[in-house]
Amino acid sequence: MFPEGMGGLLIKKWYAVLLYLFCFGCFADALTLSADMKQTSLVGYAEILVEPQHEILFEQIITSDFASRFRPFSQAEVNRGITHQAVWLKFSIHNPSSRAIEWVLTPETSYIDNIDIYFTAGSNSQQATLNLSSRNTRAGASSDSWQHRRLSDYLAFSSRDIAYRLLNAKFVAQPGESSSFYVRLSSNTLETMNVQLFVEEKGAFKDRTLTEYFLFGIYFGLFTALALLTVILWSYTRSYSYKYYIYFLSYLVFNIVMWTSLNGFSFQYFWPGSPQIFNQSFHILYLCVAIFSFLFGRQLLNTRLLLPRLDKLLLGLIALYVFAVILRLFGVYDLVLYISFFSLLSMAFQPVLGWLCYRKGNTYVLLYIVAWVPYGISLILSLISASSQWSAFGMGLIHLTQAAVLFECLMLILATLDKMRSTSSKLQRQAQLSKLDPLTNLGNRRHLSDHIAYLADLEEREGEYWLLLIDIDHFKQVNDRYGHATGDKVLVELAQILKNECRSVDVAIRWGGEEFIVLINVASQKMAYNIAERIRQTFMNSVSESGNQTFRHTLSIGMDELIFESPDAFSVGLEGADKALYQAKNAGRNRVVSFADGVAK
Ligand SMILES: Nc1nc2c(ncn2[C@@H]2O[C@H](COP(=O)(O)OP(=O)(O)OP(=O)(O)O)[C@@H](O)[C@H]2O)c(=O)[nH]1
Repeated sequence: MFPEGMGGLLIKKWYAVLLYLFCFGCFADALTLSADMKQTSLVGYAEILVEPQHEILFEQIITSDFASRFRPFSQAEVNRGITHQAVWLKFSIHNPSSRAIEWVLTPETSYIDNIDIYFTAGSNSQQATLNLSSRNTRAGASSDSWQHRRLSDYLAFSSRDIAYRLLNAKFVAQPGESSSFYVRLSSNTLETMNVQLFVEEKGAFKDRTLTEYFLFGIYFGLFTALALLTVILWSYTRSYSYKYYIYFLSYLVFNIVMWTSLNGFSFQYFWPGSPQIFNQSFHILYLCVAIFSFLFGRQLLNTRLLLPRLDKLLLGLIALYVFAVILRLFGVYDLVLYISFFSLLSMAFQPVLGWLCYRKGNTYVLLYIVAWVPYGISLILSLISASSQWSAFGMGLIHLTQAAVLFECLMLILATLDKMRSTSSKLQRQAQLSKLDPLTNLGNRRHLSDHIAYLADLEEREGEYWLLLIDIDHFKQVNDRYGHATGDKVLVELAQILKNECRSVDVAIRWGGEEFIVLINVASQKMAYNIAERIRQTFMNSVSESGNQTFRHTLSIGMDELIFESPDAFSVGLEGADKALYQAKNAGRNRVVSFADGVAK
């Protein structure tokens, strides 16, 4: 019946037409508007055509040649990875109600640079039934029946129909009206592409965005609070290390600016008249976040000492990212895009860095690891998703990453505090050791002078302060007879007696050689004398050993009161006690003499 081959060709054509009708029938139903229509994706309602080379004109797209090249717009088509392609979406909108409905078209993300909307006026009206706000409206882009609007990140923020962070177009659909739309989404440069578009009744849009702005307000408020907390910490621990704060504060600030840019707020609030800054700053911000995360990480983890080789690698990465920032400032685009994505990816390996330092004995880095794990994981997922077509790339992953970075910054502050605590307790320990006598474990002269300074500074003091200067009698003989080691043992035994006799408010130190000082706070001279007597008697009654031999020993004490109201309280008191001690030795040793008794005088 047909010439050879002709039948097959016709059948193929019929299949193509049937397939087209099937797809159009399934996916190209008009999106029906309603008076309370919530945010509705165009997935399932639109058809998609991908334009790899930016070569198709609108005049061509509406011809029948291109009609068959559209395919159903499914969720899998939403995420297009990093690409330079443009995408056409074709759909129709119907208002079956008897009232005009105001509705809004918005994309899901701020990554799309330009949205060109071509649309027909309503088919059931003689008037221009599809009313647009006057801005950016250019009627008759290709023919009289189509109108064209351009939404673009390269236009000032004020060009938007609604002062909303993402591109948006507002329409009014008259009662019973049906309108056809061709929407072209494109970016001026190589970029992550997400072609999710939403249609929403204007009232529902307002309600939703009110809640959205409120939540973002809390989010950025918390972020700012963390930055303020860091400044407060800095002012309290100024002497610690300014680098921590500079790096961490810079990391926080760049994070805040980066996320406000990604969410579209920076354009709305910071530089609404400068689309160029908005569009060019993204990758620089990614790079700066990575640079300061590594500078801070090196500082906190002390990689320079613990992992010198890895530290050099980190320095290399930081240098690469700085270089990429410079390249961008000189206009290099594509290479910097990939380096900036890599810089974010490299941050996800911070927990590994923390772990390696932990294994080197850096125990306070545990909080650092906890900080980075959720952020690192969500960052990897978001990056894979944003740079490939692997996932449907909704905002879910981005919001997860945003939540994780807030948690991360809070944890990093705690990690810094933890390091400070650990370092200061080490310093405290060292300071304590420097005030100890290594043989007897009593305090030394430095400890006593600190305590004297503390007492002198007190506004009010209760009771009396007495200084007991204690000297072992004939100690040289102990050394000579039993050896130096035994002499040391006797010194330790006396130190133990002094510790036992002193209360926590008193201070016992080794003044030097076989001389000790005890500073006691008592109600009267009598009490001080009794304590001194007790020390003398306990020492006299204690027995020391040297090999098989045992021996006894005695000590003498000179005491004087410290009058803190007068200048040089300590040196005057020490002199008095020294004179009293001299008196005690001269009087035959093994006794307590008080300078205040006038004996010494
Ligand atoms: N074992 C030991 N002996 C010490 C230490 N420091 C000082 N000495 C000794 O203490 C002795 C002090 O002797 P002297 O100052 O002559 O006084 P003394 O023998 O105790 O006689 P009087 O104080 O007059 O009763 C010296 O022999 C020092 O070598 C020490 O840390 N360990």
